[in-house]
Amino acid sequence: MSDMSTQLQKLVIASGNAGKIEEFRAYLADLGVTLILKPDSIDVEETGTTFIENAHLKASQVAIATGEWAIADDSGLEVIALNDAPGVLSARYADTDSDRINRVLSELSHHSNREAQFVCAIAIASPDGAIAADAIGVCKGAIADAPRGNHGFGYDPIFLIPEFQQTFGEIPPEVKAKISHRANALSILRSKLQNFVNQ
Ligand SMILES: O=P(O)(O)OP(=O)(O)OP(=O)(O)OC[C@H]1O[C@@H](n2cnc3c(O)ncnc32)[C@H](O)[C@@H]1O
Ligand SMILES: [Mg+2]
Repeated sequence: MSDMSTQLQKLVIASGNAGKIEEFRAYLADLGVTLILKPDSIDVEETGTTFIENAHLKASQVAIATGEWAIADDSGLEVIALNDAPGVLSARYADTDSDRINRVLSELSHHSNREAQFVCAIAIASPDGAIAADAIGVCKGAIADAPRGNHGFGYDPIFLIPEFQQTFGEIPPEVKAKISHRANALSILRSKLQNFVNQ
């Protein structure tokens, strides 16, 4: 296993999603590494059937292509009454965020069970493409009747947190940063990174 404490100075965020990138920047600000963006020219095909497989593919391929450490996130929405759809196909469910939201709302209109969860798999790869650590986080909630709020990105305006009776579109980003699937995955990943750094 590589020695992360000496090698992890630069980290490529292996994502093309501006919303995710913004959250990564906020969540990793104290890590003491320089975060860099993935060049647009590197586009990884998400051929995996699970979030973790796709996170591994994105982290490994971007690490190899850039010759740097890379962190990738594969995430999505699982709606119980839709047999966990859209799941790994969350980004491919329709062409735009609002079309994706409308598709979920229309498919769910015949169902009374509106339970859902966000899932986030995160992987970090060393420059040779080897996966150094990974983690999965979830965040349980429900699908709102209609989009609410302008915070966040993607499915956030219809993802209701029962405890707050607000969607991630309405909840301030600093609160989402404490309870989200991405925050949960990152906190597990960070405890694994800590093990490397302290050795
Ligand atoms: O693969 P990269 O380049 O990282 O960007 P992407 O947007 O394609 O990301 P995914 O393949 O992981 O697909 C995730 C989908 O789930 C949505 N999503 C993920 N996390 C979310 C969050 O915290 N809030 C709202 N929607 C989210 C996101 O908008 C995408 O439609
Ligand atoms: Mg994607």
